[in-house]
Amino acid sequence: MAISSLLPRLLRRSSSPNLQQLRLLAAGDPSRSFTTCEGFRPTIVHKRSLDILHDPWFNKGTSFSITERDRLDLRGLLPPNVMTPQQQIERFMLDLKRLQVYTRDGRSDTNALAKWRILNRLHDRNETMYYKVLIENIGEYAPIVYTPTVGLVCQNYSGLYRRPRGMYFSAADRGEMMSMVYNWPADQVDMIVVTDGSRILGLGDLGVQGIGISIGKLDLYVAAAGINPQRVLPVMIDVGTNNEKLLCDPLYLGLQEHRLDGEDYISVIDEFMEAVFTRWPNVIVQFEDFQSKWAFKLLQRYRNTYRMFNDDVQGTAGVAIAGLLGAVRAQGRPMIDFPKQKIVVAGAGSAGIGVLNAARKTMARMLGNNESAFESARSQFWVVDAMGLVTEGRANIDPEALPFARKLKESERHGLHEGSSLAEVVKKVKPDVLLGLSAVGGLFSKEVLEAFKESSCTRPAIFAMSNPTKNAECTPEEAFSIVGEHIVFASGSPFHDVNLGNGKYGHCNQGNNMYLFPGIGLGTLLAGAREISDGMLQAAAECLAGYMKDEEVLNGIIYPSISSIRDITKEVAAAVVREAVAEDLAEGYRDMDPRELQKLTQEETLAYVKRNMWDPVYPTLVYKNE
Ligand SMILES: NC(=O)c1ccc[n+]([C@@H]2O[C@H](COP(=O)([O-])OP(=O)(O)OC[C@H]3O[C@@H](n4cnc5c(N)ncnc54)[C@H](O)[C@@H]3O)[C@@H](O)[C@H]2O)c1
Ligand SMILES: O=C(O)C[C@H](O)C(=O)O
Ligand SMILES: [Mg+2]
Repeated sequence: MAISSLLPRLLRRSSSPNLQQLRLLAAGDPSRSFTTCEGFRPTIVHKRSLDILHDPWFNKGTSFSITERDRLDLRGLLPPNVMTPQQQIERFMLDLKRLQVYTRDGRSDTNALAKWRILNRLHDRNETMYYKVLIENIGEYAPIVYTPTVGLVCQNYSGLYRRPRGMYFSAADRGEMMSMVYNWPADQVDMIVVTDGSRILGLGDLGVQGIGISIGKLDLYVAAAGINPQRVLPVMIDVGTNNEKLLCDPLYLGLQEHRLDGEDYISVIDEFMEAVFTRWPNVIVQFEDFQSKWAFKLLQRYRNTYRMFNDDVQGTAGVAIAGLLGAVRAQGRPMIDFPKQKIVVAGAGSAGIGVLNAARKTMARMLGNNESAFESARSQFWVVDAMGLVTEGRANIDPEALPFARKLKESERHGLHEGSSLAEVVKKVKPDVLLGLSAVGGLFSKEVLEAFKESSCTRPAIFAMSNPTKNAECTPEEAFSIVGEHIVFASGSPFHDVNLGNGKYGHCNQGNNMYLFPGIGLGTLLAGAREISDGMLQAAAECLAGYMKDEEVLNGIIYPSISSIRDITKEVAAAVVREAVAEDLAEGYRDMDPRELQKLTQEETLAYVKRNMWDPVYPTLVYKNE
């Protein structure tokens, strides 16, 4: 069928800004073509009939038009009434919302898992519609497909598993990965999120079940960054598990052997990296939820060779920096006062150390960016881990934590010693900020929060950043009621604002790396950056910090609301593109070459990013025999 005969139907359906282009085309303007607009370029498919209905990439369900039903041999395979995409969503939402009513009195966990199941089934049959539901209701469903429910999903993955999603590489596949990558059907992959399942959120080693976190992160890549869902690939590298329960669970889906370690482990990850970059040289790989023992080593090993980053180390650091700068502004002070903040960090793992390094560098830059500035910034931090206050007196200290170990004399001057408890440290240091990345739920106990009440700061800030919800170091209710209404509060998983009982609400910010990783990935992709530099990550963090207006920050709102995640992601991506260009790392993307990228103004960069974000719109399908 000629394309021009499809146009009237398309034009009726569309409210896109590219309508004018299509009208010109319909009127026979030969200088215009479909190829300028992804959403309207017909998609060539090599399958028909039930094969189309069973393919979530192409399926439109009841939305297939009559002409498409004819063209694709679908007549008689669908109920006769053609639905608009909006009607389809209304029908789906009715079902989803019905569940909410019926299970209102049930345990909220069960409710959330049931919602995840319904959404996942939609994803299995119609990806476009799934992402439309997610994007239009991101505030409601991010907590289902992402933190916190994704944690529960990973814990129960054996039972929830229906259709495979993503790829699995196991220790048993050594020597085969280079050919295995060709089993994936897409010739282009833009974004991979890979985990080895060794530290899923604050839930520990979940082995192969950790694939859920790669899937959840990529859902946000599509919803927030507009990465085309046909070009994302969740990956699980199964090198065994040290979770004894899983090792003897007869229904466990992964390798039932202890984790590989040392050179054996590295050789598996090396082989995986080589394989995916051989097939998709421009792919970006996000490392997610690797135990800290490997997170830093792998980051150092690959970051100058491949387009990769570690979200827990680098994404979290940027989000924390933006929040910490917001907390300074919330005190009515300029950001440049950040180096005066005293910060107690509970947790010195991949996330905690990532935040500490970035915060120290940010302070040093503000103090003159020299060695003495870097040295003096160190004294602003007090780090407490599972063994208490970290000092130079600790035997076998973790090399990553060593730069933040307090000198023994200095500690004694504050009445502290190696291993002092968190409550003691907070009592003696009277910090401006208490930041938790410990994975220990309730760590900011009544005693710790009472001690924090004595903070010398006019507006102290609490970041209870551990995930999922039950691992948060404290709840916002506890924080506002014990420390006071004047605090700034952020948590890694979403909580509701707190009714303070006097007509006022205590705002609960969500301090989660979801505000950065989608923009870091998208910006890197659209710049065609060779690697992901510290400068690009810094630009992303600064963009997030600057996103909030003064009046919001003064009201304790230091992070955007999840409903604006697509907008903030676009801004972050543009900042990353510009920094990549400035650092001469950009090699261009598709028909945008590096010289053209260089010429773009800030506004034009934003428009370039927006133009390249995928929207969940059904393309017209045209069948072609292979
Ligand atoms: N909000 C976010 O965006 C975000 C990002 C990354 C990680 N996280 C969360 O941070 C947590 C930690 O992640 P990680 O990768 O650093 O884990 P990790 O296992 O590498 O590190 C945990 C750290 O906490 C310390 N710790 C344990 N018990 C403690 C105690 N009682 N007091 C003080 N410290 C204690 C450990 O010694 C270790 O240093 C997880 O819950 C994860 O979900 C949140
Ligand atoms: O996954 C999240 O919600 C944030 C972070 O990456 C984490 O590991 O907790
Ligand atoms: Mg993570």
